Amino acid sequence: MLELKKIRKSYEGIEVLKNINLKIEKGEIVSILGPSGCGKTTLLNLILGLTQVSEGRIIFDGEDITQMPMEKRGFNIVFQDYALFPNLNVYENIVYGLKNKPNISTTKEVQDLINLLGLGKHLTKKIEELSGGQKQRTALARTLVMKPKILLLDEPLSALDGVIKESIKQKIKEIARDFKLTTIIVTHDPEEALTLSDKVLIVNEGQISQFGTPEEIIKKPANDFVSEFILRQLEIKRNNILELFWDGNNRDRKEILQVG
Ligand SMILES: Nc1ncnc2c1ncn2[C@@H]1O[C@H](COP(=O)(O)OP(=O)(O)OP(=O)(O)O)[C@@H](O)[C@H]1O
Repeated sequence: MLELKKIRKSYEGIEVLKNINLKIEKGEIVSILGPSGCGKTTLLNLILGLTQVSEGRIIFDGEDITQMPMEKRGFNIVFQDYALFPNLNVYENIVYGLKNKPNISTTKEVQDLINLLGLGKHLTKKIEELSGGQKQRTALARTLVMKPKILLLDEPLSALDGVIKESIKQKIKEIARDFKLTTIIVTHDPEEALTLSDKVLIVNEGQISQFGTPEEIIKKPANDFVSEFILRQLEIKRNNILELFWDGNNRDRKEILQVG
């Protein structure tokens, strides 16, 4: 279990996270959702260990890891831009981290992940030859071979669309379930958060507005901010879908309806 206790973070005297208390169970998929600048990335970086808290404690499986450096925490992140090595092919990217820690995954485990993520046909390709979805799956494989204790994903679907987005969503769910891997995802898209996660953490101006299951958030929004943020964003999305629908572009229409 990951526990955040009374976490505060300030930059140059300005408090960007204010008294964050949170418990995330092993194997849960949790989305951190909120408007731009509310503190999502800061929270992710604090968990990862890339940034230090100003106050409060972070406890993982009973151990206080607040002061523990990032490399010792054993959490791992897939960045929004995937951060793949352009000079290495897909397979070399996937096994890159194993150079220094060769015993973490066996050859069979690497192969199983490649199969799970459907990358078998692409192993000798250069990164520039891959589609967005293939890059995302390569970045996921590269992270998962290191057997992270927690998987952190920064806007994992924002560069993808339609059917590809849906298939990556399914893969993330499958991985979290099969490996019982706690997965924390930053997103600004309510639809993504509500359809992908077991629980959604809604942050507004550095504070938790609500932490609950998608059903709780839709049926019992804790305050006006939650209901307005969720409804407004879903409404914008719905209007976009309707616009595309009326565009008469059948391909777009089909993809969107499948996703919906
Ligand atoms: N290194 C830093 N130094 C100073 N201020 C920072 C730093 N990093 C973040 N901030 C400030 O902290 C606040 C929260 O930023 P953060 O990146 O966590 O928000 P976010 O919710 O992830 O935003 P977005 O969705 O736009 O990425 C913002 O006001 C930002 O300007």
